Amino acid sequence: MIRKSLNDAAQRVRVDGKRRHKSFVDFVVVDVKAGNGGNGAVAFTKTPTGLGPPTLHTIPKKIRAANGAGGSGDGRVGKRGSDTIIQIPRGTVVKELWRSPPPVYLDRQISSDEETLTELRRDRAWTHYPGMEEANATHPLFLDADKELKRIENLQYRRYDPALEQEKALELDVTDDAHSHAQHLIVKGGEGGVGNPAFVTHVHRSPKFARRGLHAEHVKLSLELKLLADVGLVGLPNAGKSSILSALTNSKTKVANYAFTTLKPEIGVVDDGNGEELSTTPPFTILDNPGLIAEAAMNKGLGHTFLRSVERALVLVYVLDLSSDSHLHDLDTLVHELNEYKAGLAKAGTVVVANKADLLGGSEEKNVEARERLQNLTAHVNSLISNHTLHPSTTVIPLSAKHAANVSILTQTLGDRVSRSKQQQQQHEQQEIE
Ligand SMILES: Nc1nc2c(ncn2[C@@H]2O[C@H](COP(=O)(O)OP(=O)(O)OP(=O)(O)O)[C@@H](O)[C@H]2O)c(=O)[nH]1
Ligand SMILES: [Mg+2]
Repeated sequence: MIRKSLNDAAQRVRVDGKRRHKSFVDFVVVDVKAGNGGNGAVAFTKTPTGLGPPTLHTIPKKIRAANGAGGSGDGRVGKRGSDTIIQIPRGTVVKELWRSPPPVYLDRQISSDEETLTELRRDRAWTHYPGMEEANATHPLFLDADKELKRIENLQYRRYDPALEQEKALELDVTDDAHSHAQHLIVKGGEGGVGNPAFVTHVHRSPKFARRGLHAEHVKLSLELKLLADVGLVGLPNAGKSSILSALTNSKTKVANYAFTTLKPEIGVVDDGNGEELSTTPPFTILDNPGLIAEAAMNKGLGHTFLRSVERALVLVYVLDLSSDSHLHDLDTLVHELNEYKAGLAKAGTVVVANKADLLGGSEEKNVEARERLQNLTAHVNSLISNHTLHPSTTVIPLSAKHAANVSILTQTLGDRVSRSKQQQQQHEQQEIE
């Protein structure tokens, strides 16, 4: 009996583990098609916040807007296709991988002869009353309507053809809370067909032709979820980033772990008062990253994978190993890599942590060396500030993550920076609304 319940529990843990693993998806490719001939469009909107950790696992791989319905006699217009709206989580970046060519583009791949193109277009787009096709082909009313269609298709061609004024590939970054209700049109529905009554004029009371619905857009998109944390730690491997995360989030604080098979980023919540009144700074999230190495911006090692998340942090922290002889050079490497990845990104770092300071203690001689190193580091940081590489508010904080020394100063500083940054963001958004 006991064994059975233990087995059941073990089974539950395994199933839960799988489920949890499955429910976190940070990259998907989706196929999106608008409705044919009746305007059904597809739009993306942001998932309301507060619905648990973001994941893309609920996004369908195939998204289809409803097709419109055909019109009928007595001048009745066909039913409009309904729009499809998909919610995607905050932090999602949408990129277009492929877009379907408009039919006119495919026609021109077959032939460049105007007569053939006209024939292809007319076969594709027009329906004629039985036996009227030949007569229509010379009828001024039909010729005018066909000319207008040709004009529309030429525009579609220009927008699609890379050699001409091709439309920019779709790219969407759903980060902003301010635009939480905004909808982003992904694919437009094909314009509905046009029945013959639409072509009636005073002279021609009964046109003998109708236009079919126009081509609906079809795209393949990648959806990628970037991790969003208030603070991002950057440093060379072994500098002590994970130790800092655990020192900041361990004893007095809650830690939220999200384990992934590919990236294994860790997000912790720093909450120095456990959410109670003692707390001097509001809680904030901190992201531990893999080590950054020279040429990471060239996508070496884990290169871009985590720099994408680093890009999102409100405050960046440079973590240096002060006991290493190369710590000044290490800072230059980090700054260089961040700027290589995205110009100006290094300026988002406003705190330089001189970690492992404990290794430079214990004797008077070592204390002197520690002070010297700190002075030199501060001077180096100041020179990077004066040549506009680092933010003017950048400060150096000596720390021992291992022995939890100076941790409260770091927590306080980061809390202040995050609050300030959030305030600035709010002001900015307020200004945008006004
Ligand atoms: N003496 C001392 N050792 C430290 C300190 N912080 C970290 N270490 C040690 O340095 C080593 C690397 O620490 P981690 O926190 O794993 O470093 P990391 O930057 O996360 O390393 P990667 O994940 O490889 O990039 C470990 O052995 C830590 O115990 C410190 O303040 N003092
Ligand atoms: Mg680590």
